[in-house]
Amino acid sequence: MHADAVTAQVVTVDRGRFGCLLGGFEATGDDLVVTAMKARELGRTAVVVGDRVGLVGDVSGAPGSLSRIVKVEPRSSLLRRSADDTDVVERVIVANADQLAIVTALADPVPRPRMVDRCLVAAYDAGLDPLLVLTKADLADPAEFTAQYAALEVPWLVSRRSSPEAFEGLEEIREKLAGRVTVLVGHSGVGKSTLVNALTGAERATGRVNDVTGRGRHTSTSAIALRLPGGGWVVDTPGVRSFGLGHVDPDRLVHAFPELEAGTDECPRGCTHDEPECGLDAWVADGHAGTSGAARLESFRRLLRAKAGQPDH
Ligand SMILES: Nc1nc2c(ncn2[C@@H]2O[C@H](COP(=O)(O)OP(=O)(O)OP(=O)(O)O)[C@@H](O)[C@H]2O)c(=O)[nH]1
Ligand SMILES: [Zn+2]
Repeated sequence: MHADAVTAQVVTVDRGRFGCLLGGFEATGDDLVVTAMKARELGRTAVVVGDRVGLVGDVSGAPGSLSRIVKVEPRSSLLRRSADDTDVVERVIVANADQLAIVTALADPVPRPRMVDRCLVAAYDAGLDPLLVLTKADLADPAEFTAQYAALEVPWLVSRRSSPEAFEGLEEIREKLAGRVTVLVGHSGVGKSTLVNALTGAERATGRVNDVTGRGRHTSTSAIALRLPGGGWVVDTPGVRSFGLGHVDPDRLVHAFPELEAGTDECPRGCTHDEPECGLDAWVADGHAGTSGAARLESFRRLLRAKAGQPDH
C-alpha cells in the first residue's frame, strides 16, 4: 500500500495542516516544505513535529497545493506532556528528537529549580538527553545554580549578553547542538526566542525554512523545527507553557533523580518515597546525594504529591 509514498519530516503543525520537509531533516540542498493533511486512514494517530511521514498526492509544494500523510514511521523518541499532573491523557509534542535543552535564566526571571526538575523528568521519560542552557550570565554568576545540579551530571552551558547585539557562549551551544535534533523548552522571559534567533539567524537571513514556516504566523503552534546553519535542528516550543507529568508512572519518576535512586535500596518494600519509613531521608542526610540532596528530595516529593493530586505541605 502506498509504495509510492514520498518520505518527508514534519516541521510545523498548524490547525490540521502539516508542513513537511521533503527528504527529512537529513536532506541537503534546497529545502522544499510541502503542506499536507492527514489521510483519513490514519484515524486518530497523532502527527507531530519531527515525525517521519510518507506523503502521496501533490508534493509539488506549489502555492495552494495539498498532499496527504498516509504513513507515520516508528519514532525513536517521543516528548510528551499531560494537561496537568493528575491527567493521565498525554499529548505528544515532538517526535524523533535526541536532546532536550532546558533554557533557564540565571536572573530576571530567577531560576526555578522545580521547573527544571520537571523538565528533567520529561526528558528522561521521552528518552532524550537533557542539557541545561543557562542564559543571562551577565546578570548573575552561574556557580550557585550549577552547584544544585552537580551531583546529577547533567551537562550545562552558559550564554551571556556582552553588548546589545552580541552573546558569548553561543559557540559552545552550537557545538553541543550540531548534528542533533534538540528541543528547546523554557519559561517566558528566559531568553529562549533570543537564543533561537541567534542560533538560526544566518539561516533566517537567507530565508529558507523560516520563509516557508513563517514563525510569526504560528503563535498558536506548540512546536516548530528550524534548521541550524552548522547542521542539526532545533525545535522551538513557543506554545508549551507547562509540563504536566500525569502520564509518567510514579515508579519511574525516581529515574530522573539518579543521585537519589541508588538510595531507594534502603526503602521498605513498596515504599512511596513520601512516608516516614522512606530510606531517602537518611541517604540524603548521610551526604550520598551531594550538597543539594535535600532540595532535590523535596522537589522529588513535590512531584509525587502533584501527581497524586495532593496539595504541597
Ligand atoms: N541581560 C540579558 N538579557 C537577555 C539575555 N538574553 C535575552 N535577554 C533579554 O530577556 C528578555 C526576554 O527574552 P526573550 O528571548 O523574549 O525570552 P523568551 O524566553 O523567548 O520569552 P517569551 O518570548 O515570553 O517566550 C528580552 O528583553 C531579551 O533582550 C542575556 O543573555 N542577558
Ligand atoms: Zn522510599
